[in-house]
Amino acid sequence: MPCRPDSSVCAQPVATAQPVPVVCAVIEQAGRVLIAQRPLTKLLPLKWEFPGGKVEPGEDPAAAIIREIREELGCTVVISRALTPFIHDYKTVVIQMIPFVCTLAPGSHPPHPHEHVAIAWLPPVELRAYDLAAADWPVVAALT
Ligand SMILES: Nc1nc2c([nH]c(=O)n2[C@@H]2O[C@H](COP(=O)(O)OP(=O)(O)OP(=O)(O)O)[C@@H](O)[C@H]2O)c(=O)[nH]1
Repeated sequence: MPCRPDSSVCAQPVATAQPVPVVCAVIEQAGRVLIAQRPLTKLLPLKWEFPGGKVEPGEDPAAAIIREIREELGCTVVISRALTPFIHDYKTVVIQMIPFVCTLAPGSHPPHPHEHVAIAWLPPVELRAYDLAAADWPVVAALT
């Protein structure tokens, strides 16, 4: 029902955008974790992040992280555990971060950045020195 022009209160439901589900992988190896630097041409240019990406419609998040890591780094990961998902509001977009702690699968190719500018393997305490995407700090907090 449309609002009356003289009504100060509109009872119409306000359409709120659903958060965009985004999976990311904390890949662990020998006490270090992998982060990757985003390309200049995408959102959050040159920010460091845990590799991953958007979950496709109908896709299981666990399948999504394995697909994204294969696409972005050319390697295969095995999920060790899921961290608690959370919402981050960038104002221009609201995302649901769905983090997984992973290891490289036995026999996997080593990770190689196909889309990122660079990758780095760091002890978790050193993550704080990097210019990470804002949504990644709760993930760092869950690790350290
Ligand atoms: N992959 C990933 N995305 C993150 C992280 N932190 C964070 O804020 N994001 C945001 O989540 C969204 C994921 O987008 P993306 O560009 O990586 O996704 P995608 O690989 O599916 O890209 P595409 O849409 O270009 O195909 C972006 O808005 C990105 O800035 C993170 O740690 N990993």
